[in-house]
Amino acid sequence: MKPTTLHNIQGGNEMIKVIQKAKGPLKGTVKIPGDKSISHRAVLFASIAEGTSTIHGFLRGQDCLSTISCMRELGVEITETDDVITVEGKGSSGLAEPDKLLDVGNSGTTIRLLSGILAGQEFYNVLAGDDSIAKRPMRRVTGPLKMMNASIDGRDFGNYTPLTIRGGNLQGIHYFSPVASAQVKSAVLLAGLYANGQTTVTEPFLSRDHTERMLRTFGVEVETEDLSATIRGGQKLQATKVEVPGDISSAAFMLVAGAIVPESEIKLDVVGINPTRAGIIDVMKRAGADVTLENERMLGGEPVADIRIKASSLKAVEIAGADIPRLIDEIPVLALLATQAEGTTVIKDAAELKVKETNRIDTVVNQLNKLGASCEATEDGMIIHGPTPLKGAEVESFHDHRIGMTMALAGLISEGEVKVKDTEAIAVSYPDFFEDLKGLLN
Ligand SMILES: O=C(O)C1=C[C@@H](OP(=O)(O)O)[C@@H](O)[C@H](O)C1
Ligand SMILES: C=C(OP(=O)(O)O)C(=O)O
Repeated sequence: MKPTTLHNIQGGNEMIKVIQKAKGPLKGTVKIPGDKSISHRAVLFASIAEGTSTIHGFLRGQDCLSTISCMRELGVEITETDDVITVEGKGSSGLAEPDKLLDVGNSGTTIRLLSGILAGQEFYNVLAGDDSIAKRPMRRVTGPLKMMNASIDGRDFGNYTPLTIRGGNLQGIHYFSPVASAQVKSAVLLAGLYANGQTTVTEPFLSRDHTERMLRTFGVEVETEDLSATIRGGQKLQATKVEVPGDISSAAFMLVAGAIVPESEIKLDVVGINPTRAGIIDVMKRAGADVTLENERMLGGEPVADIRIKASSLKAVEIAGADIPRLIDEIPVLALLATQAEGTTVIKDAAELKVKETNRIDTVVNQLNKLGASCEATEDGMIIHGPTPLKGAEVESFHDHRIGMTMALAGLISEGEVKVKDTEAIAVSYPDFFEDLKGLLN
């Protein structure tokens, strides 16, 4: 029996996890769960394709399950087994007006990408989600979709949920997005499939390109050049088999755990290393982490590898500019890494962190400081002085999966127990996180 350093206590309605310092190195292999961004897209695109698609390695996280349930409300037949999701595509004009509000739960990707598809439908839709979604800005998507001719409303003139959408009769545009956001790019390109003429999105820095890659595997022509992607309206999607690689954003937690718990060595199997997502690997290497890629190959249009991480001494780095969209969701856990690095880590150009599930600049800085870290919030990022020893405390996740996992890992290197509140949220992107972590404890 392995000694347990993780246990639960129930506090009111919340699940509190208690994490104690790891008694030894983390060792072993983890099969990283499916990529969240790719899983969402697979269900959305298969739903509007002609024919039956299968999705293998789908992430059964809460967010992707929200996408499935919205598509079912729109009349799509989707069956689930442990190994495969089967989607009976409705073709480009086969979705049906839902009887109910479309509930996106906690998922920004669901509401923003689905809005792009619904902008192409003539029927009436209402979309809403949880308290976090209610605070996240939607104008970045509803603005360009309205320019294309969709009728959209919502609180603050279409900026906040509930959103109502009635589309159809769209006109192609060239949209210059002020933010590097794959959700914005994808929503506009998906609407572009239903528009007259062609639709181009140009962004300030390249965001993840899973939409462009996967649309091609469904038989759609998408042209890409530097920071622009173009799609011609009226193209049909043909059903296909989608293989979902492991999510580098989930692998990030195991990479950081392996780097900061002394003498650890972990192997992570079949992880997506798409260059628009793999910023964490470059940054960790710059910080002196011992990360190696093995068995690099392609899986369903996406590059993947097995990744090995060994603990090493770490130094501070600057993270800014074009790096930011390539690792935006990994910044909370990179901040934990930075507390253990020698010197001052500066993260800037990352104001987007303020409009995620929580304001991740504030939540990361405040919770890490409770554990004895030395972090300062800035307008567009944070400054972290390291290395600092961490100590036990009670910390909040604020129902943000990435904050919950970051705090749990902090417990592995803290003197004294770290109690993390509201850890249920972790099921949004990594339902087996604690089981996988336990498997590495010796
Ligand atoms: O397109 C996607 O699948 C995602 C894009 C990113 O959001 P933005 O588009 O808002 O940058 C990321 O933070 C999110 O977790 C998933
Ligand atoms: C920001 C995230 O997701 P979404 O925008 O889909 O809610 C995330 O997973 O960290």
